[in-house]
Amino acid sequence: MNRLLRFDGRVVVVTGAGGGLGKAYALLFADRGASVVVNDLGGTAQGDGSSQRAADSVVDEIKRKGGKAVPNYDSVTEGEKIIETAVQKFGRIDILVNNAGILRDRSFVKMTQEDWDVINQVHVVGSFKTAKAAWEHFRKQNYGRVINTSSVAGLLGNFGQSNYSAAKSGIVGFSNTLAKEGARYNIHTNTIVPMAGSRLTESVFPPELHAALKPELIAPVVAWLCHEDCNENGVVIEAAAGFAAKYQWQRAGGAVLRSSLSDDVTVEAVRDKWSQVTDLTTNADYPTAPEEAMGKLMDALRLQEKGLGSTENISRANLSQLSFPEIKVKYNVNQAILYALGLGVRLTDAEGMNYLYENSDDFRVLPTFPVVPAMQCMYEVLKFPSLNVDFTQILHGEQYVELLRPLEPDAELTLRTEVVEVLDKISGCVYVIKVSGDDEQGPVFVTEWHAFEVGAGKFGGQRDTSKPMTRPIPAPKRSPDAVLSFKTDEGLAALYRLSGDANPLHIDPSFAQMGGFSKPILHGLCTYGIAVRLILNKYANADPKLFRCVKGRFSKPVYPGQTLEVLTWKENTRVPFEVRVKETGQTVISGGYVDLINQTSKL
Ligand SMILES: CCCCCCC[C@@H](O)CC(=O)SCCNC(=O)CCNC(=O)[C@H](O)C(C)(C)COP(=O)(O)OP(=O)(O)OC[C@H]1O[C@@H](n2cnc3c(N)ncnc32)[C@H](O)[C@@H]1OP(=O)(O)O
Repeated sequence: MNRLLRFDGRVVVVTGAGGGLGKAYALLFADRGASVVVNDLGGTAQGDGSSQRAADSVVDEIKRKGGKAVPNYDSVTEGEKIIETAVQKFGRIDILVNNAGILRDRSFVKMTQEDWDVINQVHVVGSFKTAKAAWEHFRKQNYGRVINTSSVAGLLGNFGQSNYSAAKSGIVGFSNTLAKEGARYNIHTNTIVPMAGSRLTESVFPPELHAALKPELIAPVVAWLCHEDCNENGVVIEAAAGFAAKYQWQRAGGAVLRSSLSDDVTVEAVRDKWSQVTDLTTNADYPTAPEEAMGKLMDALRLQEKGLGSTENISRANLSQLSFPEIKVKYNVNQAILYALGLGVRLTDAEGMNYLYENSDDFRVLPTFPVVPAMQCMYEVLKFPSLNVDFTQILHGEQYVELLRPLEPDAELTLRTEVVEVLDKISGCVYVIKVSGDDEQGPVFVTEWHAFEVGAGKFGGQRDTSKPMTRPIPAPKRSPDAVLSFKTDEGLAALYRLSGDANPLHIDPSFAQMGGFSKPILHGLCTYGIAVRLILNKYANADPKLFRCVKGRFSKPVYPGQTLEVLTWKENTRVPFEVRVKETGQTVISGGYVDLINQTSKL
């Protein structure tokens, strides 16, 4: 972790390296062992004149410190000559930092064609020329790093900079395409959005701010993006004043503007849907490639084909026709530990340290943990506006969790949500929702959720399932092989709700009363996770690697403080189970089973 990131053997071209940002980049790369081509035409900030002094003095400074550098004085519009210098003097080119730039700021009313053209030449054509000349070298050696330079003016616009904004915005699109074309040759292209106190900004910023925006605070961000350990490709990173952050495109959930393919889109429909078109808070997504962007359009077409174009037409009866966007979510050991605490794991338990201390010899994530990140997908569905779900009446009905691989202690997950069907049970409706998750290595879990909305039946839907899905199984007729006991504590729901389900039903007495309960009830998933944990302890040496899947139906609520008794039967690799409350004798999870892999029987 503390290994110094070096560039020994790498050859770097930095354009516009005679001062400001480019100079800071060149000095840092040289200091970390790279051979550097210090390019600078030596012109003014407006792009007039030329001089060798700027590049020479940076080369001298690098050499004085024992580094390797050569100057180059060509304009970036002749980028091939700059790359040629690297190849001639150092024999190769690994990293290209397109930094050179000039300004011709004028309000648009005063902007001339020449102001426009010269800015385009230096920024856009210049970046193209150098990248084009370096590209064949990168492809042949299957390695290359390109940094192109944009600006907040390019991303957001800025008064007096229409020429510069257009060029800097063009550079973002250019970079993103190079990133896609270069990926299979291990050529990574990223965009830096710096804000530095350089000669370009001297006239724009007040002197104190100018001094605080030191280029040296940005250079390490560029160096990291160019290092072989950095896997980023196609990102836009803003860096300034000791701060760095990624920018990305966000697209609103949007609106379908007509009900069916045979309808026209009217101006009035656009007006009426405008708040949805521009609402970035509901179902927004972050496409990074045209294929991803197309997904939502195809969904919209599908809805129009079925005459469901208007989201007001979405009801329980046709909810399964709707596509929900993928969600990306990260988790880490903290969430895994908090989840274990919420399931009553304590340090005094035999396996406690393994679930509660990330540095223990055998840190483990409980196998039912996927319900924590996946819970938000459930709320995305149930919150769908035209459903008007009454959350005081939502109860967890059934749950299935299948692990395809043991869970990592931390990961970034891509979650996919599918409404399988909504069943009409007359006394209520059951939303059957599948959420699958992939981590960086591929598919990792599949879950199936049944949410019971009391009082929302009789909508004309079908009562029984038409799709193959997981079902509870009847418990064996014989007496249980083992009964595993666990006393929940009064505060357990308050702790469990920190694991992705803050439903007030589990903490707020008045909300619980609206749902028809005398006091807040325990999360179904808490009872469920405890049962699986006890079964794993009993039949699988507390080893999550031996877990395959679990299913169970919540048949009665549990109140925090009650004692759970998990009735288990051992049938080869399957452990059928039921959970009952000791104090009342009521079954609270029925039809349950845990499937194990190569379980070690303790019977
Ligand atoms: C996905 C979840 C994410 C959403 C976010 C919120 C999550 C959490 O915050 C909420 C919770 O954790 S709630 C706590 C855990 N759950 C519970 O306590 C529910 C306990 N179950 C009940 O009360 C009843 O079974 C009850 C009320 C569910 C049903 O009882 P009745 O209305 O009396 O139904 P009944 O007459 O027995 O059966 C009618 C039909 O419904 C089916 N059914 C029954 N229980 C079901 C259940 N639990 N899940 C799915 N389907 C169920 C029956 O099979 C029957 O169908 P059919 O008529 O076709 O035979």
